Amino acid sequence: MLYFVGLGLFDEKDISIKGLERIRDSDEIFLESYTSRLTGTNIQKMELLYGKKLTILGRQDVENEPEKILEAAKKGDAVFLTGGDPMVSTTHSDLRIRAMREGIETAIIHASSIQSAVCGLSGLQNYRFGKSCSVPYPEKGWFPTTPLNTILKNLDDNLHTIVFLDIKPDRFMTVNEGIEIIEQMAGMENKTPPKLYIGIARAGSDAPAVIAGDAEKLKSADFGDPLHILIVPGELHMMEQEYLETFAGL
Ligand SMILES: C[S@@+](CC[C@H](N)C(=O)[O-])C[C@H]1O[C@@H](n2cnc3c(N)ncnc32)[C@H](O)[C@@H]1O
Repeated sequence: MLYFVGLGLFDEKDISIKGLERIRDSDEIFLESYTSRLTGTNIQKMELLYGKKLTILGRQDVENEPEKILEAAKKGDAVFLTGGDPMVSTTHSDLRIRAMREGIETAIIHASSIQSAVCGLSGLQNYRFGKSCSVPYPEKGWFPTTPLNTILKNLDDNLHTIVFLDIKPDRFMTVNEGIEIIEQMAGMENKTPPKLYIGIARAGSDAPAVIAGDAEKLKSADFGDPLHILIVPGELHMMEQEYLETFAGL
């Protein structure tokens, strides 16, 4: 059997009791390390609390060579751990379909997700979000502007946009860098960049940072340690405005 278990948002204690019990009762535990990260902990602390050794997997291991996971799930019970909820803004539905096709039973144990945490932290209504997008670090000869177009389309439709920020093995994109890159995209496309942003850092921790304002204010704000995420809001409802004024310095 293959269990997809969500780890929640910040440290080793964000997992559900169901998820923890599943780990303790299973034979092999894999930790996917590239779609999100628990920045409030480390592998040693996780292994200590969970009572199991973790096998760390990169994108290549999961997307191109998933045989190791599937074999473990054929022989016994395997757990596949993911930051946040295992099926939100990941490509893991692909692995679940593959398991199903190979006759492996699967189940999902959900956990808190950044997708819903941003609503509580920013006060933006969950039903007012449009399509989300991800901003990658530009590389030589590769500077996609699709994220900007997603944001502008949502603004046209008066919807909010969640902007996921890139995670690399050795660095995490900051809110400041994300806005800088979005402005460069706008320059390249000769379009007007968004006027208002909300930056959030360390959702799920005891001290998350939540700051709303224009690009200049947010580019010079200190959001502190990762992970960071950005929201471009549509026109604010009265209650959303009041919430941001109360909790995010708007
Ligand atoms: C691709 S999404 C994966 C979402 C995850 N499966 C979930 O349900 O939370 C990962 C991105 O969300 C943002 N993120 C995830 N957890 C976060 C946290 N605790 N605080 C701030 N941003 C976070 C970061 O921008 C990160 O690059």
